[in-house]
Amino acid sequence: MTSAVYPGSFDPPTLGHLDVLERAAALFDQVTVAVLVNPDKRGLFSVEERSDLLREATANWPNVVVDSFSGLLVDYCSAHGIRAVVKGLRTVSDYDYEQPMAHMNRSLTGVETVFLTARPEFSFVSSSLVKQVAGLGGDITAYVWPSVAQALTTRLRPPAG
Ligand SMILES: Cc1cn(CCC(=O)O)c2ccccc12
Repeated sequence: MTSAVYPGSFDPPTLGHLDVLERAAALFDQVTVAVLVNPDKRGLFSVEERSDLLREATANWPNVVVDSFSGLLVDYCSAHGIRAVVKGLRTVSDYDYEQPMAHMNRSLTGVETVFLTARPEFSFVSSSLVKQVAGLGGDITAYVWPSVAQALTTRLRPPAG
Protein backbone atom coordinates (compact mmCIF):
# COMPACT_ATOMS: atom_id res chain seq x y z
CA MET A 1 0.00 0.00 0.00
CA THR A 2 1.47 3.38 -1.01
CA SER A 3 0.67 6.12 1.49
CA ALA A 4 1.34 9.84 1.30
CA VAL A 5 1.05 12.76 3.69
CA TYR A 6 -0.28 16.18 2.73
CA PRO A 7 1.00 18.51 5.46
CA GLY A 8 0.02 22.11 6.03
CA SER A 9 -1.33 24.75 8.39
CA PHE A 10 -4.74 24.81 6.72
CA ASP A 11 -5.73 27.93 8.65
CA PRO A 12 -8.27 27.74 7.12
CA PRO A 13 -8.33 25.01 4.47
CA THR A 14 -9.38 26.25 1.04
CA LEU A 15 -10.84 24.74 -2.12
CA GLY A 16 -7.32 24.92 -3.52
CA HIS A 17 -6.10 22.59 -0.78
CA LEU A 18 -9.08 20.32 -1.38
CA ASP A 19 -8.34 20.17 -5.11
CA VAL A 20 -4.75 19.08 -4.45
CA LEU A 21 -5.94 16.57 -1.87
CA GLU A 22 -8.56 15.04 -4.19
CA ARG A 23 -5.97 14.57 -6.92
CA ALA A 24 -3.47 13.11 -4.46
CA ALA A 25 -6.13 10.67 -3.24
CA ALA A 26 -6.45 9.42 -6.83
CA LEU A 27 -2.69 8.73 -6.95
CA PHE A 28 -2.07 7.02 -3.62
CA ASP A 29 -3.74 4.18 -1.75
CA GLN A 30 -4.07 6.45 1.29
CA VAL A 31 -3.45 10.15 1.92
CA THR A 32 -3.13 11.64 5.37
CA VAL A 33 -3.88 15.34 5.63
CA ALA A 34 -1.60 16.36 8.48
CA VAL A 35 -2.41 19.64 10.23
CA LEU A 36 0.73 21.17 11.62
CA VAL A 37 0.75 21.95 15.35
CA ASN A 38 2.86 25.09 15.68
CA PRO A 39 3.10 26.21 19.31
CA ASP A 40 4.90 29.40 18.27
CA LYS A 41 2.12 30.58 15.98
CA ARG A 42 -1.44 31.00 17.20
CA GLY A 43 -3.73 30.61 14.22
CA LEU A 44 -7.20 31.98 13.63
CA PHE A 45 -8.62 28.48 14.05
CA SER A 46 -7.39 25.84 16.46
CA VAL A 47 -5.81 22.65 15.12
CA GLU A 48 -9.01 20.83 16.20
CA GLU A 49 -11.21 23.27 14.29
CA ARG A 50 -9.10 22.99 11.15
CA SER A 51 -9.09 19.20 11.45
CA ASP A 52 -12.88 19.11 11.86
CA LEU A 53 -13.35 21.31 8.79
CA LEU A 54 -11.12 18.98 6.77
CA ARG A 55 -12.84 15.84 8.10
CA GLU A 56 -16.21 17.18 7.11
CA ALA A 57 -15.08 17.95 3.56
CA THR A 58 -13.38 14.57 3.10
CA ALA A 59 -15.93 12.36 4.89
CA ASN A 60 -16.87 10.64 1.63
CA TRP A 61 -13.29 10.00 0.52
CA PRO A 62 -12.49 6.58 2.02
CA ASN A 63 -8.73 6.76 1.49
CA VAL A 64 -8.24 10.17 3.10
CA VAL A 65 -7.57 10.52 6.83
CA VAL A 66 -6.99 13.71 8.84
CA ASP A 67 -4.37 13.91 11.53
CA SER A 68 -2.17 16.49 13.23
CA PHE A 69 1.54 16.48 13.98
CA SER A 70 4.32 18.50 15.51
CA GLY A 71 8.06 18.28 15.00
CA LEU A 72 9.87 16.90 11.96
CA LEU A 73 7.63 15.80 9.12
CA VAL A 74 10.05 12.98 8.24
CA ASP A 75 9.67 11.60 11.77
CA TYR A 76 5.90 11.55 11.29
CA CYS A 77 6.42 9.74 7.96
CA SER A 78 8.76 7.14 9.55
CA ALA A 79 6.28 6.52 12.37
CA HIS A 80 3.42 5.97 9.92
CA GLY A 81 5.16 4.09 7.11
CA ILE A 82 4.76 7.02 4.71
CA ARG A 83 7.31 7.45 1.90
CA ALA A 84 5.86 10.41 0.00
CA VAL A 85 4.95 13.98 0.85
CA VAL A 86 2.41 15.77 -1.35
CA LYS A 87 2.70 19.52 -1.78
CA GLY A 88 0.59 21.87 -3.87
CA LEU A 89 2.32 24.52 -5.96
CA ARG A 90 0.57 27.72 -7.06
CA THR A 91 3.47 29.87 -8.16
CA VAL A 92 7.24 29.81 -8.65
CA SER A 93 7.62 31.28 -5.18
CA ASP A 94 5.83 28.24 -3.74
CA TYR A 95 8.44 26.09 -5.49
CA ASP A 96 11.31 28.24 -4.21
CA TYR A 97 9.95 27.79 -0.68
CA GLU A 98 9.26 24.06 -0.98
CA GLN A 99 12.39 22.94 -2.87
CA PRO A 100 14.90 23.13 0.01
CA MET A 101 12.55 21.25 2.33
CA ALA A 102 11.99 18.56 -0.31
CA HIS A 103 15.75 18.08 -0.70
CA MET A 104 16.26 18.08 3.08
CA ASN A 105 13.54 15.49 3.65
CA ARG A 106 14.95 13.18 0.99
CA SER A 107 18.44 13.70 2.42
CA LEU A 108 17.26 12.92 5.97
CA THR A 109 15.26 9.74 5.40
CA GLY A 110 14.69 9.26 1.69
CA VAL A 111 11.12 10.58 1.81
CA GLU A 112 10.20 11.95 -1.61
CA THR A 113 8.05 15.01 -2.27
CA VAL A 114 5.46 14.95 -5.05
CA PHE A 115 4.40 18.35 -6.33
CA LEU A 116 0.93 18.89 -7.75
CA THR A 117 0.26 22.18 -9.52
CA ALA A 118 -2.82 24.09 -8.39
CA ARG A 119 -5.61 24.64 -10.87
CA PRO A 120 -5.28 28.14 -12.39
CA GLU A 121 -8.50 29.30 -10.72
CA PHE A 122 -6.86 28.73 -7.33
CA SER A 123 -3.38 30.03 -8.18
CA PHE A 124 -3.97 33.27 -6.28
CA VAL A 125 -5.84 31.74 -3.32
CA SER A 126 -4.07 31.62 0.02
CA SER A 127 -5.42 31.06 3.52
CA SER A 128 -4.10 34.45 4.62
CA LEU A 129 -5.76 36.32 1.74
CA VAL A 130 -9.04 34.50 2.36
CA LYS A 131 -8.90 35.56 6.05
CA GLN A 132 -8.08 39.14 5.09
CA VAL A 133 -10.97 39.42 2.61
CA ALA A 134 -13.42 37.66 4.93
CA GLY A 135 -12.43 39.97 7.78
CA LEU A 136 -13.36 42.97 5.64
CA GLY A 137 -16.70 41.49 4.68
CA GLY A 138 -15.69 40.24 1.25
CA ASP A 139 -17.33 37.21 -0.39
CA ILE A 140 -14.94 34.28 -0.15
CA THR A 141 -17.49 31.57 -1.02
CA ALA A 142 -15.66 30.85 -4.32
CA TYR A 143 -12.51 29.84 -2.43
CA VAL A 144 -13.70 27.79 0.57
CA TRP A 145 -16.52 25.35 1.22
CA PRO A 146 -19.66 26.49 3.12
CA SER A 147 -18.68 25.40 6.63
CA VAL A 148 -15.34 27.16 6.29
CA ALA A 149 -17.11 30.32 5.09
CA GLN A 150 -19.47 30.10 8.06
CA ALA A 151 -16.59 29.56 10.50
CA LEU A 152 -14.77 32.58 9.06
CA THR A 153 -17.85 34.78 9.38
CA THR A 154 -18.48 33.64 12.94
CA ARG A 155 -14.87 34.09 13.99
CA LEU A 156 -14.06 37.33 12.15
CA ARG A 157 -17.38 39.14 12.03
CA PRO A 158 -19.39 38.18 15.12
CA PRO A 159 -22.86 39.83 15.26
CA ALA A 160 -22.73 43.31 16.84
CA GLY A 161 -23.93 43.60 20.43
C1 LIG B 1 -4.23 27.73 -0.26
C2 LIG B 1 -2.95 27.15 -0.75
C3 LIG B 1 -1.71 27.33 -0.15
N1 LIG B 1 -0.79 26.66 -0.87
C4 LIG B 1 0.64 26.67 -0.59
C5 LIG B 1 1.10 25.73 0.48
C6 LIG B 1 0.01 25.05 1.21
O1 LIG B 1 -0.39 23.98 0.75
O2 LIG B 1 -0.46 25.58 2.24
C7 LIG B 1 -1.40 26.01 -1.94
C8 LIG B 1 -0.90 25.18 -2.94
C9 LIG B 1 -1.79 24.68 -3.90
C10 LIG B 1 -3.15 24.99 -3.87
C11 LIG B 1 -3.66 25.82 -2.87
C12 LIG B 1 -2.78 26.32 -1.89
